[in-house]
Amino acid sequence: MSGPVIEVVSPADNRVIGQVSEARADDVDVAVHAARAALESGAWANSTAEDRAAVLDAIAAGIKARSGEFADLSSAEVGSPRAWASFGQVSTAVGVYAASAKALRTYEFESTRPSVIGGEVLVRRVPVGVVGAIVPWNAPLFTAALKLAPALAAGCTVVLKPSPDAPLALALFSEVLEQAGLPAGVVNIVSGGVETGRALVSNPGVDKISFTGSTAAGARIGEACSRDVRRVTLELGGKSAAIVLDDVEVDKKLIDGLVTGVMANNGQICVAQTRILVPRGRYDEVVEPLAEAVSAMRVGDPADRATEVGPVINAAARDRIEAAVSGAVAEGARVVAGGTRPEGLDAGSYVAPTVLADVDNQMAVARDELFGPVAVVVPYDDEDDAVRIANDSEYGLAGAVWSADTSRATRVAGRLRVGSVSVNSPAPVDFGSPFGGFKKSGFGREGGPEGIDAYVEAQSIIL
Ligand SMILES: NC(=O)c1ccc[n+]([C@@H]2O[C@H](COP(=O)([O-])OP(=O)(O)OC[C@H]3O[C@@H](n4cnc5c(N)ncnc54)[C@H](O)[C@@H]3O)[C@@H](O)[C@H]2O)c1
Ligand SMILES: C[N+](C)(C)CC=O
Repeated sequence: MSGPVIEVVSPADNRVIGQVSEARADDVDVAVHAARAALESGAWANSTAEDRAAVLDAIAAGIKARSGEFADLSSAEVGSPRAWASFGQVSTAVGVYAASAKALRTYEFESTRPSVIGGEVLVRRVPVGVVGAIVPWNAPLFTAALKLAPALAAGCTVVLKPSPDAPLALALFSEVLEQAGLPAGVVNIVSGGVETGRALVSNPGVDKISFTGSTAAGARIGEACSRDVRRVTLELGGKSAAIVLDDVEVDKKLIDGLVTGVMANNGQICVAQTRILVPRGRYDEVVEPLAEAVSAMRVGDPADRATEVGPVINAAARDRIEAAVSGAVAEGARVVAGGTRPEGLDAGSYVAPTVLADVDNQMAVARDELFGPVAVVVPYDDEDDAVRIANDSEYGLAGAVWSADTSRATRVAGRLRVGSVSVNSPAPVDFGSPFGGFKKSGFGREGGPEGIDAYVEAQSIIL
C-alpha cells in the first residue's frame, strides 16, 4: 500500500500495538482490478456450490484453530474484555461461516417455472459481481464474516476495508483465507479510513457496496451508490429496547440478561438494548437489582480474564458518552450506577458502566446512539405504552422482550418495528436467520439464505 502508516493504539493504555499501511485510491483500484479479474476468470463464480461451501467450512475451521490469537488481538485493538472476546469476536465469526456453508448447500441457484405465455422460464441467480465491503471497528471479524461469507457463497469476489481503529484481526485473518484454498484475487483487503472507503464506494469496478457502520456514514454511502445506481446494503446504528413485561419474575436470569444486553463489548454492539422499559408498578423492583449488578461489574484491563467492562474505543468516544450522561442528569435523569470516571484507569478511555433511572423517552440519552456502557430505564404504563415507546425511535435494529409467558412475549415482539427480537434472552442475532434494520438502522439483510440473496442478481431466461 502506498499511503502513510496507520498506528493502531490500545484503548486500554494508548500504547501502539500494531500498524498497517493506508491504501490510497490507486491501491484500491489495483485491489478492485484483482477482484474483477478473479471474478471474470470464473474459477470462483463458476465453481460448484459444494466446492464453495467446503472453502467456507475451511475458513471457519481456520479461525477456530487460531481462536486464542484472534481473541487476544481483538481484545487488544477493540478493548473487548478477553473473556467475552472468545465468543463475541471469534466464535460468532466461526458460526457465520459455518451457517453460510450450510445455507449454500441447499440454496436454489436455478429453478424453472411455467411461463404465463406458455413454455417455461429458467430463473437463475448469478453473482452480483465485485463487492466492496466496509466494516466498523467494534466487531471486525464478526461484521466482516456477515458480508464475506454470503458474498463468497454467491460466487462474488470482494474488496474488504476494515476500520483504521481495528484492522489487526482482519490482517491476521488474511492468513486464514490463504490457507482455506481461495483462488487468488477472490478476497482483497485494503486498510485505511474514510478516504479509502470513499475510493472503494466510487470505484466503477465495484458492483455492490455492503456497509456496516454509523447511520451518518451510511446515508452518505447510500447517496453515492444511488448516484451510480450501485447496489448497496446498509447495516447501521440502533437504540434498541428491552421490554420487561409486567408478569416477569425478577430473578438472576432477567438481571444478568438485561446487563449483558447493554454492557457486552463495553456497550459497543449495534444491537445493545440500551433502553430498558419497565412497568411503572414494578419499577424499583427491577431498577434496584439492575443498579446493584452494574455497580458490581469489574472494570479494567481488557486482557485480564476477570474484567467485565473494558475501555471504550478512544478518548473522544469517552468524552462524548460522559457529556451525554451529564446532559441526561441536567434533564432530570437519576444516576443509580456508575456516572463517574473509574478511578486509577486514567491511561485508557474508560467509562464506568452506568444506569440512569427516571428517563423519559424524549430525552437525548434515550434517542441518540451512545455506543458505550450506559443503560437508561424508562417507565411505562401498560403493554401498548411499552410497544409505543419501543417503536418511538428513528432506529429499528433489534430488541428483546422478557416475560413469564413466551406466547405473550412473542406477540409483543411481533409488534416491534425492528429487524430482530429475542425472547427472554439478550441476543437478538441468529447466524442462520436474516439480520438487519428497519427505519434508519439500514436496509438489506445479512445471515441465512436471505444473506446470500443480497449477493445475487435474478436472471430470467424465457424458453
Ligand atoms: N447494524 C449493524 O450491523 C452494525 C454493526 C456494528 C456497528 N454498527 C454501527 O457502527 C457504528 C460504530 O462504528 P464506526 O464508528 O466504525 O462507524 P463509521 O460509520 O464511522 O465507520 C464505519 C466504517 O466506514 C468507513 N467510512 C466512514 N465514512 C465513510 C464514507 N463516507 N465512505 C466510505 N467509508 C466510510 C470507516 O472508515 C469504517 O471502516 C455505530 O453507529 C454502530 O451502531 C452497526
Ligand atoms: C452483532 N453484530 C455484529 C451483528 C452487529 C453489531 O455489532
